[in-house]
Amino acid sequence: MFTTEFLDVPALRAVQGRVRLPGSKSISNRVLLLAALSEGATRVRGLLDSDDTRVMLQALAQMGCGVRRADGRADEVLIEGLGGRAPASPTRLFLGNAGTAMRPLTAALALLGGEHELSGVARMHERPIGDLVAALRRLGCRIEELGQPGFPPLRIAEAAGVPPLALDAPVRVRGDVSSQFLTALLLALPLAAREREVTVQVEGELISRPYIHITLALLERFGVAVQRQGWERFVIPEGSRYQSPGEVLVEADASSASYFIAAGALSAPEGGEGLVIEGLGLDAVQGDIRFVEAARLMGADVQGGSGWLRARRGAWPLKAVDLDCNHIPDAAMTLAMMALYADGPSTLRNIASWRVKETDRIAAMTAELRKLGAAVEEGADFIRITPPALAGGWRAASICTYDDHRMAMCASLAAFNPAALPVRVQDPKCVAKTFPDYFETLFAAARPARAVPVICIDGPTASGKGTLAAALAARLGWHYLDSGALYRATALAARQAGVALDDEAALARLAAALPLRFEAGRVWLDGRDVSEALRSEQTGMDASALAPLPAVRAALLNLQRGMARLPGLVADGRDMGTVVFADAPLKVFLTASAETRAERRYKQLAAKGISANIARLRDDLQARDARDASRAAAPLKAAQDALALDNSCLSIEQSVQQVLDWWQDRQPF
Ligand SMILES: Nc1ncnc2c1ncn2[C@@H]1O[C@H](COP(=O)(O)OP(=O)(O)O)[C@@H](O)[C@H]1O
Ligand SMILES: Nc1ccn([C@@H]2O[C@H](COP(=O)(O)OP(=O)(O)O)[C@@H](O)[C@H]2O)c(=O)n1
Repeated sequence: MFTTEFLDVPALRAVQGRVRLPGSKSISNRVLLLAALSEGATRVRGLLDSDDTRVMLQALAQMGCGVRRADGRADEVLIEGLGGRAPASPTRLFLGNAGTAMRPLTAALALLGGEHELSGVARMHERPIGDLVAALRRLGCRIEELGQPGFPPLRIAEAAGVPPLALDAPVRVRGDVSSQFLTALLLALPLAAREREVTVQVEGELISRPYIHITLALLERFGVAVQRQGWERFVIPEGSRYQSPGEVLVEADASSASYFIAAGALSAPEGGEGLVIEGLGLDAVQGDIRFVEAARLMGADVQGGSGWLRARRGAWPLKAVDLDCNHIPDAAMTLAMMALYADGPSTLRNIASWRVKETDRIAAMTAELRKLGAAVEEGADFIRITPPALAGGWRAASICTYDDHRMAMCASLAAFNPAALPVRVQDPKCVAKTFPDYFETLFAAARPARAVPVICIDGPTASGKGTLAAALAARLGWHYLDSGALYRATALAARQAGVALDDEAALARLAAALPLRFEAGRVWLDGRDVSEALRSEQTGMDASALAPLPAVRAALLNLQRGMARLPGLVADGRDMGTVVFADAPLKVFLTASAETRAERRYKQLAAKGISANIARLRDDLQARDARDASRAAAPLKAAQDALALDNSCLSIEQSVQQVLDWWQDRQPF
């Protein structure tokens, strides 16, 4: 996951290959709660591992359910259900921004009894729950609103057990604000239907019906067959009891799939085969699978079977649409992004529920699409988007994401713009809600429209290149190449294999097939952790001795260039800017006085408990500088277009900030 302040998504041209998506959020949290209310243990596979499921699991554990993660697997958990037992009480449950946890847990705990406090993040306390609270109160449950009336936080105050419930008349609930109220009641009321039939009556036009469809399908998996009469009445038969089905496989998330279907449709046709999405097919139970129909209306070419979909470009430009999106409220946001590539204005209607989601999504989408160059009109329950006029109408934008995972994922689709402009996504970690590795998944399948951006940091030994480059990579969310490590690893491999440091052909063969792996800040050579051995002074001298050999340098060239992957690379060494990434958009030549560098190296060694002589260190590094600078092949020197940075009197943070400022100066936003 990208935890950086912002993520610059370079302009993208195409997506290809295969992607596997995380489990559906709606199914994951429903299944977890059902498993918790059931008799017996349930193994849940394909579970979404995200903020929303984590708060649900935490709450279930606090309630006294058995919650056990499968060893080393974030997508599998074993739940031991309460099966008629009372929950632990009192509890204080923190539910983040997860509506799919807050609503059903409120209803379930009100019917299970006990004392419980349910709260969330500030935004959760602005998301309505009054209609559900009213329905539960009419039943006889004791619930208090601790903040604003109609909103969490809530307190369920039933220390003496559940009061008698008024079940003779149908349980009434509004269906026109959020279908999650009805889902919450449908999940909870079977707890009260052991000895009598329970009827739920919906008031107002029920929105987001597909989510109710999921709820009913899952209730059936757990042994409760609700009779549906139209979309107004739902009857839970007498004698209903939750029974674990033993194992449940969660479908991949259909709303998450929408971004990849859209990316396939926006993709330059060169890929041919398009993008294959695994774990979800045209037969999915999730309502958002109907996004496929909407995408096809806009011209996308989407094929599929059971458990797979394939998306690629069909009509181009896409066709403008005027659509009622009530049946796909979440995935409809993706249509708003596709509308930027259409042949005229598109209108998405019946989307009032956008206003009460993670943020006011109509307002947010309007503001952000305007930044990209679109003309946007918003109404209480619609949005109309007129795309930017031709490529020249697009603007490079820094997109705000409002702590809304869907705003962040949508923003990335602007990167397919015909002007090949990058897109800045603020606070990319908000995707954690449903798809923590969204950007990684996108980048693995995407082809950039232009060369992947590279920042080069070259300079003499101990000038702080590695420190600076690694810090820059962390701040930008980019990959990091320590090119010196490749020369050092070749030297180490040569010593181990008994190859002389002047045997150019043998060294080149070694370098071309280095069994090297970088992982979590450690370096592995042929399965052995060589991180320490690599950094020794001896290895540095050996590396400097074999580095002048042209065949060795040539053998390492492709390996280094292959490290330039989306979303960007920071590379440090001697010839990053002059040879390896000669077209890089930012090159820095980092220096510090020989005294400063010797002192830094001395401290570095002392920290590792290695004693050294500072004067010797200075002589050694000057000798190494001289050899690196005087060799014929790719000598140590500043590229013509490099910016010089002498950090003798700068702190690490000051150096990092200077280079970030230089990088920002080159950005269009
Ligand atoms: N700007 C700086 N100010 C002070 N110390 C620094 C600075 N940059 C790096 N250092 C320290 O100098 C030492 C050598 O840095 P390193 O990144 O290993 O250099 P290089 O990769 O150029 O050989 C490290 O201990 C590092 O913490
Ligand atoms: N791009 C590079 C990187 C390192 N090297 C060689 O590899 C040696 C070790 O590089 P390094 O970057 O790990 O060295 P330090 O600057 O950390 O001491 C250098 O002295 C160079 O001779 C190179 O020739 N080209």
